[in-house]
Amino acid sequence: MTSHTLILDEVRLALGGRTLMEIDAVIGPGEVLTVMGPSGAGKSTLLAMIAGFLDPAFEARGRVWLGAREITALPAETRGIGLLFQDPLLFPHLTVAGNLRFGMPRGVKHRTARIEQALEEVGLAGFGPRDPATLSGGQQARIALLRLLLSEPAAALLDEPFSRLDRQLRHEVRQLVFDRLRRAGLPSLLVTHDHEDAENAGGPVITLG
Ligand SMILES: Nc1ncnc2c1ncn2[C@@H]1O[C@H](COP(=O)(O)OP(=O)(O)OP(=O)(O)O)[C@@H](O)[C@H]1O
Repeated sequence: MTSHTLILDEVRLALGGRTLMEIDAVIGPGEVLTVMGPSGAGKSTLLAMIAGFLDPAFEARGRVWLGAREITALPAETRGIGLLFQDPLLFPHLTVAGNLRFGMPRGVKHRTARIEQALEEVGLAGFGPRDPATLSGGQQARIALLRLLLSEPAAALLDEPFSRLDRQLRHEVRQLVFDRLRRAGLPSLLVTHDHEDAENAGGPVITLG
């Protein structure tokens, strides 16, 4: 998909009539918006709303746009949103290559070559046939990033994606993730508790009350 601007137009999330959060934001192609805030502020809920799997217990107002396309009410699988979580969530029954092939859009040519090239670019040449369980945490995080990129989303949502990694690895993976999201021109929304994540993201920061 081509990259666009992700627009959160007066989004408001409530639970049992109590407002959890209100947000109004425009995230340009290649920009990372960081949302920080205390536990329970509704950060993960916001990502679920944008991605299309909000629990019906919540009340949601406002609209979400990807460029000129309103996605607020579309089924999750048609929204063109890529996700990265704390857990890399690799499919354990597939090889590394199988995980990367999984999300690739129909009609993409030279899949095997593209997968091999993607692995090489992150220093994991030849890892295609490996069982994901045999990979280190940092290697799994890289595969989760590649799976997102190869699925060619129009925007990316990141929910504490580095919090399981130790300090050194966190630094490396973070640079790689932000660099690749920027190069792919994706508007991205990062949710984190970590000020270094926010600084390294290099974009605007919204702190929830
Ligand atoms: N399915 C649900 N049904 C009812 N309440 C929920 C549900 N999921 C989450 N909540 C509540 O909604 C609020 C927001 O939760 P959410 O996970 O979005 O917060 P968060 O800001 O991401 O927190 P954290 O930083 O701890 O991940 C919390 O008070 C939580 O207990």
